[in-house]
Amino acid sequence: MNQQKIPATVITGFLGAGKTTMIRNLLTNAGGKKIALIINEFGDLGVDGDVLKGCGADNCTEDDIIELTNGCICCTVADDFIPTMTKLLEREQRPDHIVIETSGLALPQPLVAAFNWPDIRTQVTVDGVITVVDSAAVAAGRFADDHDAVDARRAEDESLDHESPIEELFEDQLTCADLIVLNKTDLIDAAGLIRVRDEVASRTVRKPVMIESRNGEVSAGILLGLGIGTEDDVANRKSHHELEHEDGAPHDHDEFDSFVVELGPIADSIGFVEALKSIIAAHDVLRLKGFVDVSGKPMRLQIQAVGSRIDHYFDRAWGASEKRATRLVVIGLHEMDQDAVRAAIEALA
Ligand SMILES: Nc1nc2c(ncn2[C@@H]2O[C@H](COP(=O)(O)OP(=O)(O)OP(=O)(O)O)[C@@H](O)[C@H]2O)c(=O)[nH]1
Repeated sequence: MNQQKIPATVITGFLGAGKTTMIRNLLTNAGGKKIALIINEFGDLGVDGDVLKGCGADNCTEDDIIELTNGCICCTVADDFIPTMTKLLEREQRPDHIVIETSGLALPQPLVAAFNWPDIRTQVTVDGVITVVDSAAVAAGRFADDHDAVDARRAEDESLDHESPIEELFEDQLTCADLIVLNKTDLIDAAGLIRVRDEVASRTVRKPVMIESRNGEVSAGILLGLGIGTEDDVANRKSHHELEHEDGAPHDHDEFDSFVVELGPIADSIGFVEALKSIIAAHDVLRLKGFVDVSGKPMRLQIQAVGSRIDHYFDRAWGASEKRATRLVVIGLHEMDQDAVRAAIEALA
């Protein structure tokens, strides 16, 4: 095949760090580059795909946005990612650049390693791995776990071979980065930002470049065209899991759970959002997002909660043939009391 390899950028980062927001921005300032987007989300509600399809960029049409919904991309590489890439590469009109948004819970390492599969390696190269960081969450200590508590849990249950799953995942995503974007800098002050930089630097032995952003506003010229060829270096970026299980024991996401709550129309949207805030705090929900059918309003209300912070805005009108509904995806640690969270949300309708 006499074609240049297509560059592919992998965008990773913990739940709610701002990956979709950054990609939305990227699509609008990527110049004439035709971009194909592969999106993977944890939870059965395609919120990210919906948000990105709604941005109407000519260089990335709805057809160019592919959602992988069969679980976290790092665990479904062979069944999901490789066939998707193969199909994409068979298209008559090949993209200039491929952007892959991993789920917030994915380990980027297995995905990068997949670029060494024979059929893929000859046609595509990893331009770079970009890890988006929620600076406010780092500043609030979200990823710095109470090691005594973790040790106590491990003492009770010897089968626990992990440190805190959130902390570990955060480090794995940093370890794989070629570029780290410290996002949400609007939510912290200058001194906080210095501490965040120090903490992020201390979590990875490699020293990738760090840049700062608000609302994922980083120019396409910085994000695309890193030219790293990360697949050649994946052996130097092993995740905790790979280091602990050199024998290839399968990785899973048992520590996290997600479920969808469906409700009818909501009369008092402000009261609803306030009540969600209390439920999130009471049950330590990590991420909640979706759309609300507000009674009497022609527009759809989008909800985006990351930890205790909740954003909500009317994002677009409901379509004429679209079924109006309130649908929210909730993500938390496995020990989150799903039944209680579901019941509390359902009681709000
Ligand atoms: N204040 C502030 N909010 C931001 C910033 N970037 C993103 N957000 C908000 O953070 C929330 C989550 O952003 P997303 O872009 O959906 O995050 P994500 O990483 O794609 O989330 P998952 O795919 O669920 O892991 C949304 O409400 C965004 O509007 C920022 O720089 N500052």
